[in-house]
Amino acid sequence: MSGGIDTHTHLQMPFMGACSVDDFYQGTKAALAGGTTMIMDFVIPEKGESLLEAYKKWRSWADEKVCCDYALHVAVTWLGPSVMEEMGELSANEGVNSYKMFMAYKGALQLDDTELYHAFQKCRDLGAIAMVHAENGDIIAENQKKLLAGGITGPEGHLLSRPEEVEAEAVNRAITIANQVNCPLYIVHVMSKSAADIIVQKRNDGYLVFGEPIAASLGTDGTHYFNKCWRHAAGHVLSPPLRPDPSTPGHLMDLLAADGLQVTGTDNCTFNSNQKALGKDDFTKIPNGVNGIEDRMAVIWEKGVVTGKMDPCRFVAVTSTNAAKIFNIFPQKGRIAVGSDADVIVWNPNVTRTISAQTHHQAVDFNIFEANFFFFSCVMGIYRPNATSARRQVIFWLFKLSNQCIVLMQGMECHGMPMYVIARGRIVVDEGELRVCQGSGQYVPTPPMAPYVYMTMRERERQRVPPKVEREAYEGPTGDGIHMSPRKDYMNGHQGSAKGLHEQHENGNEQHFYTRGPTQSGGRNLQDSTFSISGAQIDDNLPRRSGIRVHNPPGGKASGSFW
Ligand SMILES: NC(=O)NCCC(=O)O
Ligand SMILES: [Zn+2]
Repeated sequence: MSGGIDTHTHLQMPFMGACSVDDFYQGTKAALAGGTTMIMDFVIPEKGESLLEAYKKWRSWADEKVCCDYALHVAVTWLGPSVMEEMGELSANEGVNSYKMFMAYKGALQLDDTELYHAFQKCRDLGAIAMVHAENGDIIAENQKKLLAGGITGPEGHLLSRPEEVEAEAVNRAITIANQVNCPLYIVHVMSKSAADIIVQKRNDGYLVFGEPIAASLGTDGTHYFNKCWRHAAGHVLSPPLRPDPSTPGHLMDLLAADGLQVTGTDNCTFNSNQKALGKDDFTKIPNGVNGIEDRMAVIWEKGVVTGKMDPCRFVAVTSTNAAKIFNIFPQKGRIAVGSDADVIVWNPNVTRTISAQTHHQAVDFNIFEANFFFFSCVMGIYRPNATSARRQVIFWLFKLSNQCIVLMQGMECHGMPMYVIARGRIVVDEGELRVCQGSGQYVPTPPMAPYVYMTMRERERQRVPPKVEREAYEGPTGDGIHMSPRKDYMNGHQGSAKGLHEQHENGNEQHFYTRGPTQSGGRNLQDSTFSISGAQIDDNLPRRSGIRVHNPPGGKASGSFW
């Protein structure tokens, strides 16, 4: 098969007061061990930092260490004329065709909707792909404060502060904003059923959006945040979080098989126990990130092919070919053919392997696919592991955590692993033996205007010319005779307003009943209401009659006045 392409990694990334422990050497070595022959990492400039400088920094870190080929996405973490200019330069000269915007991490990486709009517009102009981390950062920030104030400081707070709807809302908003400027959109790390369902629904409606579930969201779930072991729970902290609904991985895999979702990455961003412990008293300080770079291919094979949800051809599409097409490096990558790079894996579906942090090639001391912990109170008696299959190789470690509790750990068993891996023609895994060479990987430029993405977009754009109505010029009176409010216009922030925002009566009293702006022509917005929660009425200031006798009201006469 074609070598895997991991679309989403964060190797040696400085983040949340720590630096991810899998660097460009260890991370790419582990990638190759698992059958991934190319990774796509993210340049994340600090607010105010030059995008070009950050890009060069990432290149210098990666070039000397990578064992496999790599490309770079660049994050847009702030906006300004220089950022726009540098995006142009990166796309024209440095082979960057994808920019990632964060809708979360308020006060740090997050962009607001106007900024997203402009960033997406720039991507569209460049023929690049806009990527988003879709979570509502404003809501998360408020939820975090509330949870901490309520005494929830552990890793479960991470999940509770970022519920599924907070991801789904942002996915919907990002797609809506991108559509205003005809920008193709790529949603990174799809973690929940509802977020994925929105992508599917929008794709069915014709929106150009791609969804990337990751090994973590396909292979495990968020029940682990409630684990009694702090390290275990914190080991699963990433954003958006894994979802506690155990049917989530299966649902995401179904969509991946049916092309509702298209590509897979890992968001590999690994932190050791001591680094995770930065948040031991406050879940908002736990460095976000999990492993996956080594196990992605095996996990997707196990949960997708072994279960019969997808065939090996679809497996190649979602682990390699679709990524190559979206990021415009097909057929150099993602294909076995004359002229393509010799990135090839020979997969043996008949061997089994149990995932474990003890045997993986990553630097990190934890593995989320080895995280089936069972807790037993000593008083409940002795645990007898009930192996479901004779072939099953199960490794158990017993830890006496306290007088009350014993923990047993069991790794995920995977059927299938690469026996041979060839990266750009070099045999790097030979009968399961890893033989990598530091610095032998190459930077792969990703040119803009991927036909797979932009062919349809350009055509749609051509057909979507706004329907301007040609009219005779308006000849009637303008403005004169209309009472203008001396106050600021709610909509435009300048003096004077269209009638309807505030009504002014002959007695000079201003009325503030309309909560919505006027229509474009200045009329009252019919969606508005004169209902006031205080019970006030629009005509409260008018002189009142004590009552109005209605002589022949509908429904019959009343004996007295009723207003
Ligand atoms: N995802 C995550 O938890 N860590 C890496 C940074 C990011 O992609 O948000
Ligand atoms: Zn990420």
